Amino acid sequence: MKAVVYPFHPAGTVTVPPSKSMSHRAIICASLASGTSIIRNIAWSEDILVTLEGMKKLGAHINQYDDYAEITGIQSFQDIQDTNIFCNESGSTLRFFIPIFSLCKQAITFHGQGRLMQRPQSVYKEIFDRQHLSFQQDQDHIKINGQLQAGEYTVRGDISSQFISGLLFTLPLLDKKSIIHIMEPFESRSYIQLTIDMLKRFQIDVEWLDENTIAVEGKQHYQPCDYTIEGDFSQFAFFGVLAAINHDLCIKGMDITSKQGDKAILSILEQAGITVHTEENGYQIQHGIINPITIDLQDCPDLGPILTVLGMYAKGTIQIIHAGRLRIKESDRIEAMETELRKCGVNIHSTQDTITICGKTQYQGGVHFNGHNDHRIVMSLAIAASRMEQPCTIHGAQAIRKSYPNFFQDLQKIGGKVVISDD
Ligand SMILES: O=C(O)C1=C[C@@H](OP(=O)(O)O)[C@@H](O)[C@H](O)C1
Ligand SMILES: C=C(OP(=O)(O)O)C(=O)O
Repeated sequence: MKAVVYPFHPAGTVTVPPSKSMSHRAIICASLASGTSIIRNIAWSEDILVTLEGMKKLGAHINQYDDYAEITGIQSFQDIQDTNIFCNESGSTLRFFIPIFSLCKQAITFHGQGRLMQRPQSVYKEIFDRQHLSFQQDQDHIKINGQLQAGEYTVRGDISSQFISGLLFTLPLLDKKSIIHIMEPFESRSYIQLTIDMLKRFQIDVEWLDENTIAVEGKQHYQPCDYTIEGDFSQFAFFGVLAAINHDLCIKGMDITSKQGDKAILSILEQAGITVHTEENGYQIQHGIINPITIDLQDCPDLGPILTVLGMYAKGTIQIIHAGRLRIKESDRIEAMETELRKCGVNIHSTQDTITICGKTQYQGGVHFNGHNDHRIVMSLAIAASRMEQPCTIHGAQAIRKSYPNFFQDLQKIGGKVVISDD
């Protein structure tokens, strides 16, 4: 799919889709609960669909409706019929599933696409090796066999928080207490708290013993719940930056009390001098001059690509630090943004862990971008293109389906001039 984005001034109100991170978590918790849960306000992106299909294979009964799901959880971890679990390109799905499916005590094969199996899995490999369980990986698959045991887990905190979330879903179901020690540097901490908050809604309790240690009692039982997914602050950020660099926008569908780490976009915009008005279920963001700031991505990695777009229109230099994990997402997101933005003359440089962008107010545009098979790169480039003088073409724009299939339609609703075609 190719998207040609013409220069435009957005206006009006956009409603952001429900949080992908919270949807994965709610579907998984409901699938592990004894009884029927209703999970409302779900958007069926590719990542959410693979989590849903995986939970069906585990034995959950799921009725899928337009924007909600009725989920009756599994009775027990019996032998499953189909042991091939497809995760496509979803890191969350794969890393949340591996410990959960270990409870089936049978050989399970996880299939990945794109870059998924090249993204690091070493934390689980080490745990499985230590517990003398089988964990084999090749270019497109991971095969496990054997059940994780309760006990002490010491895990690195700087590769992906998704390993820790995966353990948190699973350890409460074991017969004894477990302790998770998270090594410093501990990044994406907010995502661990999202997992813990979701577990609590399903009556699973875990306890922080200190800033890096979590105690998980065994023999717990997930209870069903009726839960509505709140708006996604990672997706909000694309519209927040669009408003800041281009024209005022009202952005709705948000829980203003949200604990999502990517809610940091609001304070980042404010720090850069942008005016943010809080409204009942969203925000009004005003277009303005973007002042030079330093942005720390330690707790909000998914904001990285769109913040490079904020930087390219800044009045001065924007420095992004603790960005190293962007290199192990669906693409090397630092390299991808550097390559693409340089095509239109952006002054952008990186080290392994930092990005520096010297902004200016105008770019000629008229270039052909590559989407790097990464939804957040495609969406960021579309926002960057909105303010250029000539239309830009984004190749591989279908990558948006991973998290936000209606992104271009939503952009069109607020005045976006985008022409989509199949090649
Ligand atoms: O737990 C989650 O829902 C996520 C955690 C983050 O990953 P890392 O912890 O690997 O940084 C984030 O980048 C990803 O998009 C979603
Ligand atoms: C990195 C992302 O997701 P995941 O890790 O689940 O593939 C993302 O949505 O930006």
